[in-house]
Amino acid sequence: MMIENDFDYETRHNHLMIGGVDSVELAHKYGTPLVVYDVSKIREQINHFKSVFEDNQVEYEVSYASKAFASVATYQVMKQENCHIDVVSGGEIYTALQADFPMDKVSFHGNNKSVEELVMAVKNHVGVIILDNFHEISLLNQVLEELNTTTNVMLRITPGISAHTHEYDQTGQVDSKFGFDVESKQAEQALKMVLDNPRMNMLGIHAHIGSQIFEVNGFVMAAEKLVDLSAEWHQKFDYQPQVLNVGGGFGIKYSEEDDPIAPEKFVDAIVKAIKKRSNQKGINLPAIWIEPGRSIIGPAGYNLYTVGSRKDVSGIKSYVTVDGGMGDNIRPALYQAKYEAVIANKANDKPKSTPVRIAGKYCESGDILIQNINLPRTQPGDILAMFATGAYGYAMASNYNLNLKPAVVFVENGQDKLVIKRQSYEDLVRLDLKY
Ligand SMILES: Cc1ncc(COP(=O)(O)O)c(C=O)c1O
Ligand SMILES: N[C@@H](CCCC[NH3+])C(=O)O
Repeated sequence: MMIENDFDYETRHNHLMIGGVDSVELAHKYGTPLVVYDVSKIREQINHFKSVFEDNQVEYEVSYASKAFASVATYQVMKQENCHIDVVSGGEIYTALQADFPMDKVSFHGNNKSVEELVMAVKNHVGVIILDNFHEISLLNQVLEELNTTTNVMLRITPGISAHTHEYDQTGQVDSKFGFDVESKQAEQALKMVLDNPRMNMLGIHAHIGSQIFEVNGFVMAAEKLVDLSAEWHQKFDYQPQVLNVGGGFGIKYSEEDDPIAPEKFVDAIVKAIKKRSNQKGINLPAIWIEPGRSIIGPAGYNLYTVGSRKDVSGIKSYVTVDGGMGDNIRPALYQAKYEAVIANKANDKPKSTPVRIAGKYCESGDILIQNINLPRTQPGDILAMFATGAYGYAMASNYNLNLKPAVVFVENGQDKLVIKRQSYEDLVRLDLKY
């Protein structure tokens, strides 16, 4: 049976189904808190993105921003889907290597890459290093000289666009820690340095205006700025970027307050804007790369928790506490992010009219996963399933209070597979040394 609410979900015997698997059975088999990914949703979204490019007949790459959720299994799926990936640390490069991910399909980002990370990237032949600042240009030059080799680079520019999203999720405004500013000609200066450097092959330009954005406008403006800059550089330096990388940031639905357009519609608008502007400016149509993280992985993820204690504060609120919280999903505490959930073992039961608050088990009053939600009457042992937790959830997990990081399971075509084990107490003290 398919339930129509803000999230469409399938149920069987009153249980929430994920990817053809009973979520309550998953919770009992692997324990909770548990992160479950419906892999078919990941593949589907990638294919939606690809179709838009193909319909518009442009050269493209879909580069998964793996910071949203990086694991060996995730990189394996990206390899199967023939995607590029964007990595931002030695740890993500290492993990991609463990997955045998093809390094030529890797973009290396970051606003303070270390020499060790640059060496690792260059030695492993990553496809492109996305330069973020002048210090990095000189570090990379040293690394390339020492290793006597060359690499592809792109310049990350700050287009001077403030996206409408949480302040912590804005990156494209002039006052941003990321990238070369266009306005003050930092970007132009960086371009000259790279063009003069025989060890750096300047592939293109990159801009990322922020994350969880709902309006198309900002993306279109940033895309047009990239084309304008390309045209300007073509005229001034006889150099035209082969690639325009427009970043990610396409917003997804977390709660009933969100009403985003389909992620691929952002891309369609961007591609059309780049085609039109390139034509107007009389420059060759570049290849267009996107770097979505959240929109690929977010809606595919579900967090399962077991309900424990309950506290009713007379006439004010009822707190229903689960066995996870800010350690496996910091987003509500960090960004006041809203989520929706169901009781997975009572998935078709009518919710009560009085809302409850879902609290986590961490020693912080701010550890509230959902402020207000109408659920059927809960009891200890019920399984709470939160929707759309796949991006920046496990990826930002911590061991606060020395709670264990959850296990992660992939489901597809009715099969489930453990892809990250639950941490053990031994794991917690593995790096500790006695004093
Ligand atoms: C450079 C860059 N590319 C891509 C992304 C992915 O963003 P999102 O997960 O919102 O698609 C980010 C994160 O904001 C980013 O910093
Ligand atoms: N972690 C943020 C997004 C940051 C995107 C990375 N630049 C979130 O959960 O919304």
